[in-house]
Amino acid sequence: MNSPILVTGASQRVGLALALELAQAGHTVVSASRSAQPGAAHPNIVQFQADLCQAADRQALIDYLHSHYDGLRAIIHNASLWLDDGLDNLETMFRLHVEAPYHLNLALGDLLAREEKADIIHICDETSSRGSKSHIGYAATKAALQNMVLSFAEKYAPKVRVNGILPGLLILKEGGDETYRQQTLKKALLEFEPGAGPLIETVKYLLASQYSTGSQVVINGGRHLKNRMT
Ligand SMILES: NC(=O)C1=CN([C@@H]2O[C@H](COP(=O)(O)OP(=O)(O)OC[C@H]3O[C@@H](n4cnc5c(N)ncnc54)[C@H](OP(=O)(O)O)[C@@H]3O)[C@@H](O)[C@H]2O)C=CC1
Ligand SMILES: Nc1nc2c(c(=O)[nH]1)N=C([C@H](O)[C@@H](O)CO)CN2
Repeated sequence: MNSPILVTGASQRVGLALALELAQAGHTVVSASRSAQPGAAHPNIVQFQADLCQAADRQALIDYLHSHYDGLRAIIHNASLWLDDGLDNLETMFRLHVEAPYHLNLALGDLLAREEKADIIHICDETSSRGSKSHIGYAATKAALQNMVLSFAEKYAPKVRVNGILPGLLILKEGGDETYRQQTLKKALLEFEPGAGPLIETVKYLLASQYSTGSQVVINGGRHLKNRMT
């Protein structure tokens, strides 16, 4: 049974690269994002347009998966918005980073449980364990996403494994200035912009792993060791 992998937020950048990599490896991928995904044109990728901040759109995705598939190999919660602080932005990020994964995990648990092995992967952020003075709401909602790894890992064991990936820098925003770029690169011991690769490698590891659940995999270039007050 070639049960699909649901990847949320696969219309661009990291999510798109991940969806294409999984599709090229032979997986069926259901890719859910708000916008059309011209870059995700692949015979193994089914594009589903949904605003995951909206419960009705999430329910339509849930209904689609139940009516078209007998199982679900994995859910990768990648959809995200890196928004500045403010009450409206906090609510939006809560809906996307917390409410959507919570709703989808609960509603799709039955499809996951039909698999010999299934996985849920939450794409968090290394700031979720250390905070961020410039993105308080983003870090807080990603921390909630990280916390849910623990709860769902316990709830769905042993057939469904639930793990978190905590990236540092992956891909800088397009159009940033060189000063910001250099400042950002110097925050880690490994001073380069890695791209989607580290996240894709980690997803592949977790999908193949037989003994990982409730784990948090940090991929941050050693940022936590830079400029320590030693
Ligand atoms: N880039 C980096 O350096 C880092 C990234 N991360 C995390 O890695 C993941 C990928 O990062 P990156 O590729 O940069 O993310 P982007 O911000 O570039 O893309 C996020 C994706 O989420 C989708 N999305 C946004 N809002 C919604 C919504 N309401 N409903 C459905 N989909 C939505 C977007 O598609 P659309 O707009 O079409 O809906 C897009 O495909 C994210 O979870 C991010 O937080 C963590 C640390 C560093
Ligand atoms: N959804 C997103 N989350 C994050 C992004 C992004 O572009 N979209 N970017 C970052 C930064 O690269 C940060 O890691 C370094 O400045 C963090 N999260």
